[in-house]
Amino acid sequence: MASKKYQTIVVGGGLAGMSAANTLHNKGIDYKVIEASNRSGGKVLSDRQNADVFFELGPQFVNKDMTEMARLIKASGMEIKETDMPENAISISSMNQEIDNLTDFDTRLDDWDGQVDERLSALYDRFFDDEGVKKIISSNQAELLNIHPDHISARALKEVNARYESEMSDLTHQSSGPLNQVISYLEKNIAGNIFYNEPVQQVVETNEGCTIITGAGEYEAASVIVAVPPTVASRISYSPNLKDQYQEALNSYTDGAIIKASWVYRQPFWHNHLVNGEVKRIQEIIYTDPKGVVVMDSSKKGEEHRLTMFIGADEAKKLDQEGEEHQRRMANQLLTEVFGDQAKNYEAMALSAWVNHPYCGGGYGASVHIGGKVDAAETLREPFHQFAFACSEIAEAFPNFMEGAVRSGQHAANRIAKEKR
Ligand SMILES: Cc1cc2nc3c(=O)[nH]c(=O)nc-3n(C[C@H](O)[C@H](O)[C@H](O)COP(=O)(O)OP(=O)(O)OC[C@H]3O[C@@H](n4cnc5c(N)ncnc54)[C@H](O)[C@@H]3O)c2cc1C
Repeated sequence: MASKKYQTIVVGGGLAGMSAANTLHNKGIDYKVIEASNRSGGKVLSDRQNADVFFELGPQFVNKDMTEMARLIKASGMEIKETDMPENAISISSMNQEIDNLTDFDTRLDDWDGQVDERLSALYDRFFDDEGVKKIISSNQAELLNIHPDHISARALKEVNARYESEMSDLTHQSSGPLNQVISYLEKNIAGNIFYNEPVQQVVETNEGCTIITGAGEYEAASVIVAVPPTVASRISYSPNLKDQYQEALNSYTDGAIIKASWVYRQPFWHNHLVNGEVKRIQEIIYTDPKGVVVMDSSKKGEEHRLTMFIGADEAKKLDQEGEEHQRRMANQLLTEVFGDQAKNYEAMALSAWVNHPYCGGGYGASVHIGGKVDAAETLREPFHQFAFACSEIAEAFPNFMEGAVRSGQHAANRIAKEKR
């Protein structure tokens, strides 16, 4: 069933796809978005539990250098609010010991020459003598990357870190309202141009452009932007010329895995916590057993008190087998281990698992595995004829963040518009 020919088809309605579509819309280019699921937003997913409380089940934090996200939050009728992170607040381990060397790893990775690629875990052994420090750093990185450090290419991580164009932590600000509103704003501009529930299975480049095949039918377009994460894109089938160009780069990625739990409390008991006999305010807890678990104070200044736990990598994969009830119990148990029974008195809680998601991949995003192409993002960023990829992972700036997804979508749309037949 061949249907109408469009100028551009965007595959995927996450932030990258929606930003690409809005850019095409503003340029007056005829386009359609084809989305696999029944909603747009991809990993952006807000959960409003009642009139006062909402949770972000996916992304939450931005900083002021993430200018496109800041612009979208404002355009959606919200503002950027500061996260409550006073200078005197400290990081502790789950053994209740203060930690102050968390940024050491990033500094050493920056200084590392990276001539020969290595597994990330090999660098911990080289950079740190102290077994305790090594455990903390490797647990923290397992949360940040959502992937066991044995599987990660250290050179590729160094390259990804270099694309984080900010001196500021990514945690400094948040949107005043649910990020779903950003998606609604992007949707409003392109109303009627999104087809839902149509996973794209195949993209074939022809002399006239591209044929896009879904379970429901075929679309013809002069150009295509595939705006899905690289691991998910690797499961779409491509004509031989596109395969030659991109398959090795797509196969260079491996998915993360993350479970996110958030709690709202009436009393911020972590503001007065005893560490070695002294009362301290806790900003962050890093667990070493299980590895890859981090809790942070995610409250916005002047608003209700919140804690958020991220359970990453192997532990997330293990818990994903168990179902949500068990995951909630485990998250509550881990918090109680540090703060005691007061952690049980929460007013609201939300939990979400991003593990092996059929359309969003897993974790915050995908990373280049050991043995993968270190420059895979560069390959995927470069359009081929009238075909382009977009997704956060390959963004020139802020990869694996919402900002990267938005900029990557805009970049792909601008390149396709420039090379329009
Ligand atoms: C728990 C969690 C916390 C995070 N925290 C933060 C944070 O605090 N700050 C931050 O900036 N970022 C954060 N991130 C990362 C951020 O969410 C992502 O970088 C960003 O949303 C990725 O957008 P994307 O459009 O590239 O991909 P996605 O959001 O994965 O969108 C891909 C879209 O393509 C669709 N699709 C897939 N396959 C097909 C197909 N075959 N056919 C048609 N459609 C298809 C999917 O359904 C989806 O809509 C977090 C992520 C998670 C999961």
